[in-house]
Formats: sequence, C-alpha cells, structure tokens
Amino acid sequence: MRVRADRTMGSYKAQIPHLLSSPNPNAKTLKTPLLNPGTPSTRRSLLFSLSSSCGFALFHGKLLQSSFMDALASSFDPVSQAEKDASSVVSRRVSEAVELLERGKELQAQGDFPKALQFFTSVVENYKEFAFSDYARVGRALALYEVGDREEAIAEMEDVSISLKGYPEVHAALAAALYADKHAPLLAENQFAIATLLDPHFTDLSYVIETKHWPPSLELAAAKKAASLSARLCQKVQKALLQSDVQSKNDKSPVTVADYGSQALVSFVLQQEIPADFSLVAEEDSKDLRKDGGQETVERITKLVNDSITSDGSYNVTLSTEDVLKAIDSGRSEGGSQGRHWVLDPIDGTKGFLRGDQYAIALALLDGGKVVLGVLACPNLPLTSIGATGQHSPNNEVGCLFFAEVGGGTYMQPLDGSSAVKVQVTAVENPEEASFFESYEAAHSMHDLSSLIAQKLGVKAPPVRIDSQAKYGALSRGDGAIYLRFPHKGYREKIWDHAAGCIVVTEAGGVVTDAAGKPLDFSRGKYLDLDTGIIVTNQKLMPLLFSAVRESIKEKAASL
Ligand SMILES: Nc1ncnc2c1ncn2[C@@H]1O[C@H](COP(=O)(O)O)[C@@H](OP(=O)(O)O)[C@H]1O
Ligand SMILES: [Mg+2]
Repeated sequence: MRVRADRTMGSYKAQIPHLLSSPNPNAKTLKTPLLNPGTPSTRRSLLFSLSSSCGFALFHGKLLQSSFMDALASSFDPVSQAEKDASSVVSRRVSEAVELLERGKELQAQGDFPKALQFFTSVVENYKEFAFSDYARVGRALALYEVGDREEAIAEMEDVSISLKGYPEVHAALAAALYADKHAPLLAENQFAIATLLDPHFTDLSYVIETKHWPPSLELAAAKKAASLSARLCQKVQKALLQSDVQSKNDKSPVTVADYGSQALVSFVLQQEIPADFSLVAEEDSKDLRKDGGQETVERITKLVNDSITSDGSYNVTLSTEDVLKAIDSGRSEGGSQGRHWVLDPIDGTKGFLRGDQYAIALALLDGGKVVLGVLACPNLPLTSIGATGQHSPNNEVGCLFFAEVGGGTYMQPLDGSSAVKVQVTAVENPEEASFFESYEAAHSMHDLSSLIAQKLGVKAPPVRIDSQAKYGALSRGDGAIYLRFPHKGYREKIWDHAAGCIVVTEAGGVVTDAAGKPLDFSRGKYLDLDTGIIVTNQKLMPLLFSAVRESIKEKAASL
C-alpha cells in the first residue's frame, strides 16, 4: 500500500505515505524481548520491545527490571500463607500470559495472522490485570488489520495508543491506517506528529525501511492470499482435467482457462488489497481471448474466477467478462529498474499441470529492480521432503506455500492455511551426498550438460526431475542441494520464471547465479539477460559447482 508523497501536502502528510507499504509495524527487530531476555531476536518483533536497552517487565503499571524479579521474589517474605499462595498464582499467570504473547509474536512473524490473533486475544481477554496485556492489544490490532478486520483494528489501535502512552510504533501504524483506510489525512497527521515526537526517526524513510523493516508485510499478506486463491482455482481445473476422458486431455483448453483465470484472480486480489500504484508484469494477455470464438472461453474463465471470489467470501463482487479481461491485461507492465512491480507466472510448469504433476503459481514483488518478496504456491508438492527421488508415498499430504521477504527468511506453510515453518537450504558440503534438480522437460534444460556437471562434482544420486519453480521451493527446504538449468541456445529466460523462486532460495540461505556466477538481474524488463544458464545451491557448494559448470560447458563446446 505505497502511496507516493504528495508534494503539495503538509510536512507530515508528505511523510505518512512512506509508512504505507505496511501500516503494520510487526516487522521489527527485537531488541528487548519482553520478560524473556534469552529469546533469540527476530526482525519482526520490535513491536514488543520497550524503549530501554535492558529487560523490563511491566507489571501492575510498575516498571520492574526483569533481572531483579527473581531476587525480589525470593527475598519477599509474605506474612501469611494466603499471601504466599496469591503471589505464586500471580507468577504462574504472568508466565502463562507471556507464553501466549510470545507464541502470538512467533505466529505473527510467520505471517500466520489468524492464529496470532487467537493468542493475542486470549491474553487481552484473560489477563487484563497485567499492564503488559496492552502489548497483546497492539499485536491483536495488527493481526486484525492483517486478517482484514480493519475497522476493529483501527479502533483497537486508537484505544491502545491512549493506554500505552509513549509507544511510537502504535501512533505510526495508526497514522498509516488512518491515511490509507479511513482516508482521514488530518487525523493521520496528528498521529504521525505524535509518533515523530516520540521517535523522530520515523520521518526518515531509510530508517523505517532498513532499521524497522516495515515493508512489505501488507504486500506479503496480499500476495499469499492471491497465490493461495489461485492455487485453489488451478487445483479445481486440474482435478477435472485428470478425471476427463482421453480426448479432452489432449485439448489444451483447461490449462488455458486455468492460466488466464489464475492471472485474473491474482490481479484482482492484488488490486483490491493494494490499489495504489498497481503495476503487474505477467505472462498472459487477453489478445487471443478477444479474438473471434474466444467468448465461450472468457465466460468459462469468468465463472471460475467468480466462484473463487465467492468461495473466499472477502469480496462482495461479481466480475463481468470485461472486468476479467481487464484484470488479465493489467499484467502488461514492462517492469524495469524503477518503482515497484508485481511479477506473476499464473501457472508455471504448464506441461506438468497437464500431466498432473508439479506446477506453481509464482508471484514476486520487485522494488527498484530487486526482488523484495516472493510467494510460490505449489499445489502438488508434498509437505514432506521429496528427497532424492522426486517421489513420495501416495498418502503424503500435498500443497505447499513458500514465502519470503527480503531480510526476513523463508517460510513454508501448508496451502490449507495451517502454521508456517521457517526453512533453510541443506547444509550438505560434500557433493557425493548432494542430489540435484532439473526440468522434467528435456526441451527446457540440457540434461546431458547437467549430467556431465554432476559427474564432475561427484554427485552420486540420479537427477530429480520436476516441473516449475517447485524446484526452488523444494531446494529452499533442503530436499536437494543443487538446481541446474541450461536452456538450449537462443532461449531467453523470463523474469516470472525465476523471481519468486530466487528470493525463496536466497532467503533460505541459498545462492542463485547465472552460469557466469553473476546474480540474476531482474531490472531489465521482462527478460533476464544472462549467460548460458542458471545454477542454484548452498553457499558451501557453490565454488565447487561453479568450477564444474565452467569446465563442463568448455568440454561440451569443444566436443561440438
Ligand atoms: N525452450 C525452453 N527452454 C527453457 N525454458 C523454457 C523453454 N520453453 C519454455 N520454457 C519455460 O520453462 C518453464 C517451465 O520450467 P520447468 O521446465 O522448470 O518446468 C515454462 O514456464 P510455463 O510453464 O509457465 O510456460 C517456460 O517459461
Ligand atoms: Mg513459467
């Protein structure tokens, strides 16, 4: 929700929009975990830190330094047994509430806002007697915002901004929400004035971005929602396709319908959630659909999209065929090195989709030509490792959503919406223990070259061949150590085939380069101008892999 600063606005107004990529200050660095100095820092938890640099607990309105709390408790000698009992009840309740609060923060950091909301609400409702329950109210307000209950979120932020005096993040968040959702610039200005009085850093955009890490959790929530809804739409079409007879299996129209439907739906959801400065670079456009004979297909797509919107229940609209065509065409942006652009592959791995195998809905956000966020929905990818074979037991549950924000790590969540877990690429250092991914389709990547590279490296396992950016997702959680992609001569890679996958892997600790060792450059429009191929692995294996790649390419060229 990035609104450009209007130069004609007052000094505060001109500053407020820079908060809008996320009015939600949940993406913070934890300097001081509340009551829990031993908890490792996470960048999303500063919300709960207090302004002091050592551990404090707010208890009954009094500020107590936590390092003294145990000492105080042990030296405290209550007169009666009843007072002793009361004291132990209080400390038990404090630990319960802190545990719930911490769990809420964790879930919020993972982007699981509905669950985070439950934990915060439980603290707010059941532990009112503790002053620190106000921090749960802040968490609750922000989680409410993320799950779409914005009225309630703003009301809660307003209340808590009064009870938690001197907490700049709440005022800044409120400023952004009042500006973006209530269209109340004067009220927003007041809140922003308070925030900047309490912490003048909020006027500094680089501080908000680099230190507070505010952007772009709103975008992430929107991207997850869009990709998940599209995944459901594609699953429905793939199921019907696989159940259909041979003749209609040879018909390409189901994939066409799902492809356009997915693009229209993602485009619609993103524009609903983040209307400001919308720009989308996507694979499809409506040219063919607008030709004679396309009307029936457009109607099928429109029905599919409307069914998905209705099943979600958050938007009370029915799209016309023209709305759908317009939504598809809003993906005509060229991208580039300036500004922010969404990048979408509505069905990556169409061949896999038709075969009933892997495919992905791949959505990324570019800012100034760099990928800052990526979401990969992989409806057929098992939740557990696909290991060295690419196979999984038939009972395994499938459907993964990978998501990553720059600086925030990579998470994987079941597509059914249950809790996310942080993922990491494998730590394997010995190529003999490594396995590698490549395209299922030999036309997309030279299998003979990857085989030569694997041989030089000493990789023993056979290639794991799967379609789409599900390869990046699987690699990000350590299912395999290497991904090799060497298109045949003359093929130009497109940004939507790699943007989401690239950040999902790099945020999980991996490295993605072209065959010359250069990072992929997403700033040049729709195409990635790169040398020969794309190689992906962990930091430790990259030098070995890189030499094997160089040698193999030379050898192959010499043999031609
Ligand atoms: N000749 C070619 N060489 C390399 N990639 C190709 C190709 N033809 C198509 N592709 C791309 O490869 C993608 C699939 O990658 P993978 O082989 O990893 O599954 C396709 O995405 P779409 O299916 O979205 O068109 C398409 O963009
Ligand atoms: Mg693709």
